[in-house]
Amino acid sequence: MSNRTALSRKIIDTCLEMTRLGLNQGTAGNISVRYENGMLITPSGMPYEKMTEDDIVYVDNDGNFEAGKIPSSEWQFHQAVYQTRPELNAVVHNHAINCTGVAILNKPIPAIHYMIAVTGTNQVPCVPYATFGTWQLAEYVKKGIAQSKAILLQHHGMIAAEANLEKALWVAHEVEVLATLYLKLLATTPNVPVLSDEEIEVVLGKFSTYGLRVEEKHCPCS
Ligand SMILES: C[C@H](O)[C@@H](O)[C@@H](O)C(=O)COP(=O)(O)O
Ligand SMILES: [Zn+2]
Repeated sequence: MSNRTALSRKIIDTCLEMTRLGLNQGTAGNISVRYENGMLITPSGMPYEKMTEDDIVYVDNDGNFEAGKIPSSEWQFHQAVYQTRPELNAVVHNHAINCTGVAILNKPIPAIHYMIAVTGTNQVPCVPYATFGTWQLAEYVKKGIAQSKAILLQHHGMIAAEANLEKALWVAHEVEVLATLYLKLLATTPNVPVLSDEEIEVVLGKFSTYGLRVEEKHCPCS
C-alpha cells in the first residue's frame, strides 16, 4: 500500500471515529493531513461510510486539485492552518453540538478545567462568523489557530489541529467535553470560576511529555 493510500485510509477511519464519538452529523465536517506540497483532504458532501481511499483529494499549496474530484468546501481554512502552524499536520473540523452551542453564544471556552491545556494554551477562542467555504473564513481561522490548537467558528462548529490525526481527534473530543461542561455551568452559575494562567502553565509543562509514543516521534502523521 502506498503512503498516500495508507494516509487516505487513516483520514476515513478518523472520520468514522469522529461520528462514532458523537462529534458530528451526516456529511458535516471534514478532515485533512499535510502531504507532500499540500494536503490530502476529504471530498465535499460525501457520506463518510461511502468514502474510499480513491475519493480523498490532494490539494497543493497553490490550491490546485485533481481533475474529477471535489475537495472539501473548507480546503482554504485547512490550508490556512498548515500555513500558520508548521508543527501541526492534521486538521479536524466538525459541528459538535456543544462546541457549536458555545460558538452560537460567540464565547471563547475559558480555563474551566485543566484539560484546556490540550489546546496548547488557556482558552479555545471563537472566531467571527463568515460564510462556509470562503477566504474570509480562512482569514479568521488563521488568526484563531495562531493562538490555540482548537477554535470555535461562530454559528458553525469547531476546528482542532495537532501533529497527527489521532491527536487532532483527541483534542476535538476533549474540547467537546469542555464545551458540554461550560454550557451547563453557564446555565447555572453567574460567574464561572476559571484556573489561573500560572496553573495552566504548569499543566502545559506536564503535557509536553504526557502520553508521548515512540512512533509519533518518528512519523508526524501517524
Ligand atoms: C455546508 C457544509 O456542511 C459546511 O458546513 C462545511 O463547513 C462542512 O462542514 C462540510 O463541508 P464539506 O462536505 O464540503 O467538507
Ligand atoms: Zn462545517
